[in-house]
Amino acid sequence: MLTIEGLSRHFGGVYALRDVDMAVARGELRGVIGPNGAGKSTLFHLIAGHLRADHGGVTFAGRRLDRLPAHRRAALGIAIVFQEARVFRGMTVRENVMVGAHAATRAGFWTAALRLPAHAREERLIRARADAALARVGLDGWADRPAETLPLGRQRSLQLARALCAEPRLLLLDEPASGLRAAEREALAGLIADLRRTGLTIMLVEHDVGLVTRLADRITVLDLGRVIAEGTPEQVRGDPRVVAAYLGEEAGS
Ligand SMILES: Nc1ncnc2c1ncn2[C@@H]1O[C@H](COP(=O)(O)OP(=O)(O)OP(=O)(O)O)[C@@H](O)[C@H]1O
Repeated sequence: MLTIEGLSRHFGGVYALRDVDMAVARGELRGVIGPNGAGKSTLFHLIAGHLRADHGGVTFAGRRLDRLPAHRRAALGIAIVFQEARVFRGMTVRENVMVGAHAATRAGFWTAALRLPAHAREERLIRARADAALARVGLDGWADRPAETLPLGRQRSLQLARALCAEPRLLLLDEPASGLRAAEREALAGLIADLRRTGLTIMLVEHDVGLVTRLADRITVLDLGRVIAEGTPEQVRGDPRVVAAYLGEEAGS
């Protein structure tokens, strides 16, 4: 489904990502872990097209993405839920989700924002898709509430619904559990597991290694921009290089 070859990106003198190879199978849930600054977010931004690579490339569903801007990659089925993503205040839960679909449609965000007449039919379609996405994350009873009144755990579900509304084939989740309380984390983990069971390919960056270990089929470990280990959660957990990388982080912080 996704093949990454020799992917590199530097900022100034620092390699955020260096010579990364990775292959993610269709329907797989791939965990990506590593200490702070390991390059996890950079990897996601390179896949989604928000950053350009210095070297190497990304192939998605048989297609080279390297020259495609982010919106073309979104149209091909790549959705990203950003770290620290926010809900739009002053909009309902449903409207928040509809923005996700507008971003991926031909008419686009501005046509939607300006409410042009050509947009009316598409609007109904998108509303139906938004409601389906809300149902998928268990927010169907919340559609008409102001988004900012949702508890944080439900706001994360809303961000997931927004991504799902574009009907992606690959979902990139950048630290979806950060800042959540234990019960909210559990609910989110259940939701991600449900999405995986529907056949969606998911990549999950998360500092909560326990959560990744429970959810992922395979885990890739990054450190200082390089892949230092990859395998099943059991294989990765026992890998001395992984233990050393995390011990290094603890000693340094
Ligand atoms: N836009 C940027 N400009 C300069 N340096 C950057 C930029 N983005 C990332 N970096 C650097 O690249 C390296 C990798 O950063 P990245 O955010 O990808 O790591 P990360 O694994 O996601 O970290 P964290 O777990 O702390 O979010 C870090 O050294 C970071 O400071």
